[in-house]
Amino acid sequence: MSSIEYDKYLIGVPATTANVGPGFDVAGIALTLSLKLTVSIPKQKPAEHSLPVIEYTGLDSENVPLSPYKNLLTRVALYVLRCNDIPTFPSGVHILANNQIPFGRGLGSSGAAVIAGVLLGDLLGNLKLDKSRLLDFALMVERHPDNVTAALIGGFVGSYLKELSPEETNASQIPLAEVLPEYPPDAGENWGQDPPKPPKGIGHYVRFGWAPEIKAVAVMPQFELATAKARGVLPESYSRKDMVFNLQRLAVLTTALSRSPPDPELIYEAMKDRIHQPYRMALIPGLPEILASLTPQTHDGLLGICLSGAGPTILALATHDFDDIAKKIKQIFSEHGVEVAWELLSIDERGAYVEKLES
Ligand SMILES: Nc1ncnc2c1ncn2[C@@H]1O[C@H](COP(=O)(O)OP(=O)(O)O)[C@@H](O)[C@H]1O
Ligand SMILES: N[C@@H](CCOP(=O)(O)O)C(=O)O
Repeated sequence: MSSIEYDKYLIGVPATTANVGPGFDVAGIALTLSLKLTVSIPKQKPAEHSLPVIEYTGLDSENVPLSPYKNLLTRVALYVLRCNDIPTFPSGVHILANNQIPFGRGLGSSGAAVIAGVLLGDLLGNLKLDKSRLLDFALMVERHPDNVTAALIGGFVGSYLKELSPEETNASQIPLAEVLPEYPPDAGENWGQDPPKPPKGIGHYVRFGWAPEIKAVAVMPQFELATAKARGVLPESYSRKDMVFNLQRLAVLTTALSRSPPDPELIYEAMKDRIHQPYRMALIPGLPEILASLTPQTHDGLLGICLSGAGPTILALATHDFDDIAKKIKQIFSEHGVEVAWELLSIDERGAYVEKLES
């Protein structure tokens, strides 16, 4: 990178905790861990075309593929570029990723990577897409809106997917392998078929309030659970009783978390769930005991407790005595032979951003 001059940008995307108990595929909270990309783009087009060079630092960086045709960030970016009639990456780009979000733990690492990839595509193509269109692209990859919307917008967010026309439904359900093919390295720019463009305005959201004294204790088991696997154990349909149970709680929770001082009795009950956690118990040793044994009565400061995203991380919302709460969860996990790390996190109000850096 010696004599070439570069424009440099920083892309930042927060981690997220999805569901928050009853809000399966609906609610998400952006948290203060992040994925950051420092992107260097040559000011002048280099004489010879070269693919982006990717480097990683931080968590879980050892096994990430560094080929831009295999790496999730750049595959998503290339999808955005190709949908906007730009057949390949600009030449001579350098991407340095610094990751604080552990992979496969239910803290939205893939959602953050997808949002970072969409913002990268937007930046490399100088597309200036608005938030709604950025979200459309992210939803073609991630498909459930809770993590990606909270990561893009920041804060505590509720989202739904628009009902689509039959043609749009077909377009949005195209297999992921066609949206994000693992491009053959020797394909040049002859990719064959055009990628499926996302229908417009798929995702809609609203930001809820958040009482500033509420913090998130994230207790992270030291094993990965792929979201796809944790979705695979869920049933296709639910009883009316269980749906009403969740809807009642979610309706209360969205406002209860915005009230100062927060009401532990109300929030604790409102964070219960019957549509995903019961089915995921078998994948996470200790989960039933953890959910049953920490309450606002046993632990002063605790507001509510649930699985973070698809797990295996446990999310405890609390106002104080964070150490005691984490210690108890750690103890139960350890009785089941599971090692953990834990962090005290705050809500990230900013959401994803792109900043120009001094060159
Ligand atoms: N920063 C990243 N760069 C490249 N790939 C990533 C990144 N973050 C996550 N991934 C991919 O996403 C996978 C985890 O996704 P997933 O199973 O949905 O778990 P999570 O709950 O962490 O989102 C990782 O194993 C990795 O393949
Ligand atoms: N609603 C999804 C959320 C998955 O979140 P992740 O952080 O585990 O990817 C689900 O529960 O499957």
